Amino acid sequence: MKFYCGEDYKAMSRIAANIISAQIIMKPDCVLGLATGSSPEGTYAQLVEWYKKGDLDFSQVTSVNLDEYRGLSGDNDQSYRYFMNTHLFDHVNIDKSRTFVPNGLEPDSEKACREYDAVVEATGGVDLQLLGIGHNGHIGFNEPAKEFCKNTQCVDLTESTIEANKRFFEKEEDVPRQAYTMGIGTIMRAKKILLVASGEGKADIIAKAFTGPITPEVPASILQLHNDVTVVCDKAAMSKIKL
Ligand SMILES: N[C@@H]1[C@@H](O)[C@H](O)[C@@H](COP(=O)(O)O)O[C@@H]1O
Repeated sequence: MKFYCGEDYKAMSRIAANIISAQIIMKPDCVLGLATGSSPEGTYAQLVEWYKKGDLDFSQVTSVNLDEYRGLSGDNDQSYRYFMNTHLFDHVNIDKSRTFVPNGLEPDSEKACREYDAVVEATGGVDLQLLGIGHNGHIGFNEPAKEFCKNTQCVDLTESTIEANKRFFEKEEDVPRQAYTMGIGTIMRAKKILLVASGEGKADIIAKAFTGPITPEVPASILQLHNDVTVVCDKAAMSKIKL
């Protein structure tokens, strides 16, 4: 596992964007696993900036996103499809028909999950998976549980996740209570994993996930078993880790 520490959020975002750029340059038709949340926002902004300067080409890239709220359509401004369009896809030359996000509008959760597994499988596998991390160690929307879930699943969001994500919604009642998320098994099958975290609020969970015991109660801890993980933090998020 490699750790990189940027001075601040901007520096952390530049490091992460450099790693993604290197992936695209070395394999122009790569499959990127993408994430939402405030952690990767700066990374996407940096990628867009470099694309606009002519330094990056997304024309052959395929993307699969980690998760989507159940019940939200892609044009709902809180959906993860909307987030990806507005933060990245609308600003670069990616072919949108090759950008995939779970179908939040599919009411049959079993169908939504199996269809998304098939989508990920059809890409041939994720080359580089970008991840954020929740305060409780969730990755995607894989919340703390009794066991690691292999494939795409429909999850009930925990109170702490609802609490953390309510800042994006007008009222707490508007936060969806369920989401479709790629499973831990799928995340672990990515060839490379890049996890980004910033701010003091993430310091405890970064230390716990990467130096604590591997347990489904801290879903990100399983990343300790992956052979190509890069963790990019700012100073504050890295402050409690003793390597
Ligand atoms: N489903 C997403 C995760 O993929 C993300 O990692 C997490 C942390 O978000 P943030 O980066 O905003 O702290 O939030 C959400 O729950």
